[in-house]
Amino acid sequence: MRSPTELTAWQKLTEHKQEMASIEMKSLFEADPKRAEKYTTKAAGWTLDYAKNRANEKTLSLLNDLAKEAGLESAITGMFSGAHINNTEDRSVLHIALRASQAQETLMVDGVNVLEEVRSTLKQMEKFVAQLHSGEWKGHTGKTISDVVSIGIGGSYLGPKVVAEALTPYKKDDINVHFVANIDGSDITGKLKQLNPETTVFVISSKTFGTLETLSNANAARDWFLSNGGSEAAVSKHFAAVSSNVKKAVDFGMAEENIFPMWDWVGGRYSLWSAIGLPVAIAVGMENFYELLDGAHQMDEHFRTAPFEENLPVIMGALGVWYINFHNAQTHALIPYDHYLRAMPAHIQQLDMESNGKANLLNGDGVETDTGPIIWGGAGTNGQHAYHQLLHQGTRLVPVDFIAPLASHNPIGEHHTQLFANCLSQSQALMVGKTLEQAEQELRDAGATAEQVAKIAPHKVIKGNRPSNTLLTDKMTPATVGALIALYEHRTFVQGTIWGINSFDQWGVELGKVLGTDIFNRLVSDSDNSALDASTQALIKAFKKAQA
Ligand SMILES: O=P(O)(O)OC[C@H]1O[C@H](O)[C@H](O)[C@@H](O)[C@@H]1O
Repeated sequence: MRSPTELTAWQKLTEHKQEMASIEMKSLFEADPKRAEKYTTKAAGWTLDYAKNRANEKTLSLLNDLAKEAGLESAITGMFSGAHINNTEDRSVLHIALRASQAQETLMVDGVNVLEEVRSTLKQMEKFVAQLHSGEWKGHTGKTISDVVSIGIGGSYLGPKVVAEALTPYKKDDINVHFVANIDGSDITGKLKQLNPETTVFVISSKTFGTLETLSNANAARDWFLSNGGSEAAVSKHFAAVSSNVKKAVDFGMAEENIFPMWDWVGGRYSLWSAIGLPVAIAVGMENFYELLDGAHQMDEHFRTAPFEENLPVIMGALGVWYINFHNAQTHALIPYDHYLRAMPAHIQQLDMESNGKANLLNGDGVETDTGPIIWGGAGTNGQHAYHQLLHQGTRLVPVDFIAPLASHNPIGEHHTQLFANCLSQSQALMVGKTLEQAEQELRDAGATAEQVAKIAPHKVIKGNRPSNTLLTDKMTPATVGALIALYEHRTFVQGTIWGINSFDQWGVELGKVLGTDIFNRLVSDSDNSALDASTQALIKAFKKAQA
C-alpha cells in the first residue's frame, strides 16, 4: 500500500507550496480578472465559489492529478457499484443506494437487489407517516398522536436531528418531533415532562440495537409509559424501531410491522437517508423526505459523472488536503449563515471525524501524513462575536466554508440582507486583511496622536490571505439541504481516498465503550481496583463516596 507522500503529484505539490509561499490571494485576483468566474462551479442547486483559496491553475491541476493518482476515479466506481470498499468490515458502502433514482431498477450487492429492500422500506415509512398524520394511528386510549420522540445517538441521532431542524419551515403542525440522545438522565427527563403518554410515540433508532445510551433511554421511556397508564400489550402502539437487529427490537416489545430495517452496508453517520430518517419524514412529511433524497441523488450523480475540474466534492476535498498536508491546517470550520442550519457543523463533525480520524492506511500500515482535521463551526453571524477573532488574527490557519441561502424563509425587514452582507464581509476580511499602513491611517483619521498610532496600530493589523469557500443556494429546501449533506459526505470520501485510509469503519470508538462497561461494573460493585491507574482509582472512589 502506497503512502500518499509517494505519489508524484504529492511531491510536486510539496515543491509547488514553496512557489506559492510568497503569493497572496489578493494578487491572484489582481492578476486574473476572470478568477472569480473561473473558480466558480455549480451542482444540484449549489454554487461553489472557491476563488478565495491559496491556489492558482497549477495548484488546482496538481490537486486534480493527486486525486487521480490516488485512485479516486476507481474508488468512486467502486462505491457506486457496491464493491466492498469498507475493507476492514468487508462491506459495501451504499448510502448512495438509499437515494438512487426511481428510474434505476437494480443495484445488485452480494446477490441481492438492494434497491428492492430500500423501496419497500420507503413504502413502509410512507404508510407509518400517513397513519400518524391522518390520525388513523391511535394511542392505546384511542387518542391521536401529537408527539414523536426519536431516541438514538451518533449517526442515529445527529443527521435526522440536524435535517429536521434545517427543514423547520416545512414542518407539519399536527405532530411535534423531539430527539433524545444523551445517557445523562436530564435529557430524557426534560423531554418526558412535556409529553402525554397517551399521545406519544417513541421511535428507537439504533442500527445495532445494542447501544448503551439508546437502550437505557428506550427502557426509561418504556418505564415511563408503563407507569403512566400504559401496559405491556400497548407498547406496540407507542414504540417503533429502526434497526438491522430485528430480533432485539422484537424482544423489546415492538410489533414486527413497526420495525423498520436497515442494512450493514449503511454506515451510521451516513444513515439519515434510510429509515433512520423516519423522524425527518414524520416532521416534514414523506413528500419532503423524497425531495431530500432527490437532492442528495443529484449531488451523487454530479460526483459520479462530473469531471474533477468541475466536481464540487473533489474540489473541496482536494483543497482541504492542500491545507491540511501542505499548510499544516489542523482544523476546518463550517459556518452556515442560516439559522435553521446552525447545527449542521455537529453532523458534519461526526461524519468527517469518525470517517477520517484514522492513522492507518487500508493495508494497516501507519500513515505518514496528517489525516482528517478537527471539524467545528456554528451559525453566522453569532460566531463573529465569539471565535472569528481567532480566524482573523490567531496564529492558526483555519480554512472556512461559508454556507448561505440567497433567499430567506423569513424575510423580515433588512435581516436577510444584513445576514448575507455579514457572510460576504467575513470571507472578504479573511482574504484582504488590514496592513499596518491602513491601520495607522485609520487611527490618524480617528484623531489619534502619533504615540497612540504607534502603540495601537500593530494590534489592528490583520494579515489576511486566509482561505475560504462560499457555498450559495437559492433557498434552503429539502432538495438543497439533501444535496449539501451529500456534498460533505463525498468530500469526506475524496479526502479518505487521497490519504489511502478507510473512511467507513470506526474501530476507535470501541475501546471507550469496553472500558465504560468495565468502569460501570466497578462503580456498582466492591471490586478490587488496585490494578487500575491511581487517577482512575481516585475518581472511582470520589463517585462511590458521593453515592454512599
Ligand atoms: O445506531 P447504533 O447502532 O445505535 O449506533 C449509534 C452510533 O454509535 C457508535 O458508537 C458509532 O460510533 C456511531 O457511528 C453510531 O452511529
